[in-house]
Amino acid sequence: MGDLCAECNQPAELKCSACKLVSYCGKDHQKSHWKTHKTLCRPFEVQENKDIGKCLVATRDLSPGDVILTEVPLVMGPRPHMVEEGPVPCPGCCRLIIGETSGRCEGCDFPVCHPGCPGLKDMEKHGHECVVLGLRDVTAINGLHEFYRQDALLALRCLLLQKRHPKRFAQLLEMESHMERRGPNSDIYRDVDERVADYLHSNFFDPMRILEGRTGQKVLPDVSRETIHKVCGIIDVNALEINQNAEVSALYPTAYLMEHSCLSNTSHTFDSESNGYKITIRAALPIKKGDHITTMYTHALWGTQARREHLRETKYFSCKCQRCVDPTELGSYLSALKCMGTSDEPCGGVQLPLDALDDSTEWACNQCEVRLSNHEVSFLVNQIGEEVDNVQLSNPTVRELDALLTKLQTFLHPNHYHSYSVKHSLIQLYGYQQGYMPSQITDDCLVKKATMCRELLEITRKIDPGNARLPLYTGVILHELYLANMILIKRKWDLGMKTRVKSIITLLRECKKCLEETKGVLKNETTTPAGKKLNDLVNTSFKEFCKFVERNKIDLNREEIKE
Ligand SMILES: C[S@@+](CC[C@H](N)C(=O)[O-])C[C@H]1O[C@@H](n2cnc3c(N)ncnc32)[C@H](O)[C@@H]1O
Repeated sequence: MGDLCAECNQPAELKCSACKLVSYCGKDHQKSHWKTHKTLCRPFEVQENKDIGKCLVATRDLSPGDVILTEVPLVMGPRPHMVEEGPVPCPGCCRLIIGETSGRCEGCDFPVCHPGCPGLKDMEKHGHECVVLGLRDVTAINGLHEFYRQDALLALRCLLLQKRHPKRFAQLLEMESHMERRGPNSDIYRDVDERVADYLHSNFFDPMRILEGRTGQKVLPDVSRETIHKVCGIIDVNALEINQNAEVSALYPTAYLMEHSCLSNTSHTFDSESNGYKITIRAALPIKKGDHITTMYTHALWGTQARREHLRETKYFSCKCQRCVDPTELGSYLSALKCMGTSDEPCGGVQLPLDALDDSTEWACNQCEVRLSNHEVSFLVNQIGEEVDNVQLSNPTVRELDALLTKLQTFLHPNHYHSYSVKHSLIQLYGYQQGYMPSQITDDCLVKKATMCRELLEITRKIDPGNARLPLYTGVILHELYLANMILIKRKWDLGMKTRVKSIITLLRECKKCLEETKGVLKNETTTPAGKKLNDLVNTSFKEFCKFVERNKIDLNREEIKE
């Protein structure tokens, strides 16, 4: 007998996509049964561990793509990073606006995208805070950025939970804040004190207390400095960033429990259509029962020392994951240097850290006796990093980036993360920049571009095998490889070389594989503007590819054409 619907006992075809344990006859019954099912559905449990605190552990085997968790945030708001100039987020929708010239909120005078922005009246967004922000009855003409500090709004929204959603506030206060590392003598304490606590108190909470005295009614019970510092710690340690056309940070009731790994086994997407930035977490790699469910708090394309330093400074722990412990970073060589040897000639070896978890480790060559101090390596890598950043920010030409790459390759392993970043930019200039347009670019440059794409793919697959963190990077590389191959193929075809060039079929097969793989890699990237754009490009390319193959009656399954 087939499965029966959990709601009506009739034959059922549909299964709960998260736990796959319950069946339904249709969407309606799945929806009505959710109240009963939701407490049983989740494929994980919360455990506690002395090294990492609370964490999520799988209670059954999960396959890539399986949904682990879907939930809406406890609170969301503009990302709390201070800006001294330039665009600021609208408190209604968090989209970036030019505060100096934008409209103003009718309730509190904060710069907004439009006075009719729906988020301004939404009590889960600006609606509630507007009442407090409106207590200041002066407006600013100059010094806009100090006067309207959007970076303090998320903390204010957290504090406001105590009035409208006391349970959520209690849940929030359960989160790790690492106050032991953010004490009164720390830089972060001074920063939060000035940027958030002083600002909120002098501008809004002081008038609020006067109002409370007059009316005898408490607007907000606890706005102590201690609580403000704790809330800011909680935001810094636990908030997730949402990049959907806007600068949003949000705190989730369960998702925050995912621990960090530089080889994370989940990916997450945000559904901006739902009112409140629903998050969906999926398995990106096979996860076995008992495995920890992990995400990545830092940048996948940074080397081990940079990632570990970032995690220590912002999340207050030293990462000891599989990738951090391995001097080759899972065989990617993302931090490796070329050994310059003892004489003038490089010895052909590779410099790697002797102990990747020791921040002052010596580096040693795998071929000769040369050793480098960690200081020497950091100095070199930082200097190169500055140069790469400067060139990347200057809207470089292909020639400039090519020259930079040649220079980098004197000192760095070809897979080094600085070279990766330059190559990733280059593949997006070959074929697009004047002098390198599809009609102008030489065959040699196309072959070079395709080779770079293959090198980048090999590295990306090692550090992000489940496309958990770099789907857009990978999607771009695969699509650019397709484009480079396709120009080469069409040129050869037009020259009438179709019966002689054996590589054409091989290249066409690679094109097809690239497009199919890109579709898979981007399947969850439909909510971000960049993801949507790339998905559209790939769909167009797929149509063009199929047309080319059909028009020329090419059988991709036949034996390679022999030269
Ligand atoms: C977002 S919270 C995760 C939940 C947290 N473990 C708790 O008990 O509330 C981030 C904090 O968890 C801990 N943590 C997360 N991943 C870790 C890891 N790989 N190693 C050590 N500590 C980790 C650190 O204290 C970090 O600041």
